Amino acid sequence: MEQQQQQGATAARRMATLASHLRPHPASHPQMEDASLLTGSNCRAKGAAPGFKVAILGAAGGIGQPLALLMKMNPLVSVLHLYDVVNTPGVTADISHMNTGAVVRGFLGQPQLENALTGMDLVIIPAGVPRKPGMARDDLFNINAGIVRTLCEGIAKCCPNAIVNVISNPVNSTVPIAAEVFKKAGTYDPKRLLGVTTLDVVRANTFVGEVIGLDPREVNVPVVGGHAGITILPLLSQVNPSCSFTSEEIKYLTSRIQNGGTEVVEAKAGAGSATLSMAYAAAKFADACLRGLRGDAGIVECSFVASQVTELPFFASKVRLGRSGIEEILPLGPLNEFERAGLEKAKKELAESIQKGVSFINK
Ligand SMILES: NC(=O)C1=CN([C@@H]2O[C@H](COP(=O)(O)OP(=O)(O)OC[C@H]3O[C@@H](n4cnc5c(N)ncnc54)[C@H](O)[C@@H]3O)[C@@H](O)[C@H]2O)C=CC1
Ligand SMILES: O=C([O-])CC(=O)C(=O)O
Repeated sequence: MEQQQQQGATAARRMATLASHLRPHPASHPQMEDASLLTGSNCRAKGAAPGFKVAILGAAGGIGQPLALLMKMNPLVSVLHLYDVVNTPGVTADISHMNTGAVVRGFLGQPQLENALTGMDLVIIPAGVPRKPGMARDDLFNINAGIVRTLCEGIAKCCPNAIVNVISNPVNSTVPIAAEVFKKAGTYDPKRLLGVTTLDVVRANTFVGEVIGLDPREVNVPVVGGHAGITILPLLSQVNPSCSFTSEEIKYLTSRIQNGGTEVVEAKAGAGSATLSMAYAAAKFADACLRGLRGDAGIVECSFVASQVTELPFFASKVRLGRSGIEEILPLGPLNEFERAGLEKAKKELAESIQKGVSFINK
């Protein structure tokens, strides 16, 4: 009888201890930064397994949330930091319950930015406002330029050697902004700054696959230039596997690829722009960057980067990724007359967008 009472009391004590460890952290709780419940003193977890440390800035947003989910599923990621100015406690608690390897930690608001960034190998930036119908990506400049500047100042201070993937629009200006911030801080390495244009390639592969009747996973379309309207230049003459198109098909495909973002903005009718396909594209690109860091050979992706492929200081083209980020920028290859004309138009608009970004930091 006495033994039974003692066992009961011990069980009750264990339950109380367990409950205290499992109590959810309130949003303002300082432990939110340490959101993994498995780090309490009674836990046996020894910390993160080997792998890369990745931060997502803007992690509670339309892109940020599904991107966080996909990065939590990536076996190359050992630590995943989720930073936003709102809602990270909920997103972090939710994602952290997935039984995949990465340890997830949440960070809320500017005072926690430095802790979010310290020690990161890769920082992905989808922070900022999205388009509504009738807007161009450049209309986002006034708000997003300042957001990207602040976040990049944090990167320069806390993880200057990290690879940086910029998603926030207008990419044609936000990548030059990031470069200027890093230059001012003395940390700029053009090999580690990459504008994410993967969604243009993802769309191009899908639409071309539909037209030629191939599984889109077997199609690879290089998309060069930039990430807005006519600066998005699909090279349909260089599609792999090699194929030919009628002039109607070329016009249809070029226009659909260039306006893919607007197609989604209009379909969402005021509720934002592409988020799910973008998260897929960003996760695919981040995975390529991580495989490069790991030392895998032959990883080639299109990206908007500092470049000498044209006379412009930045340009999207195929880049080979490796241990130091960008290891090689591949040449454009032979363009047909239609593509050469498109390139000239794209360069004019791109030059203005790049200059706008540079001037924003050096005004
Ligand atoms: N590169 C590309 O191919 C694409 C780029 N985008 C761009 O990505 C950006 C984000 O889009 P969505 O996720 O749909 O927008 P969203 O509004 O759903 O999410 C943005 C998130 O950023 C956060 N945020 C705002 N200021 C911040 C700051 N200072 N620090 C950290 N986080 C901050 C917001 O709180 C929000 O959670 C937009 O600029 C959009 O145009 C969108 C699709 C494709
Ligand atoms: O169109 C937008 O505003 C978002 C974006 O960059 C895209 O979907 O390509």
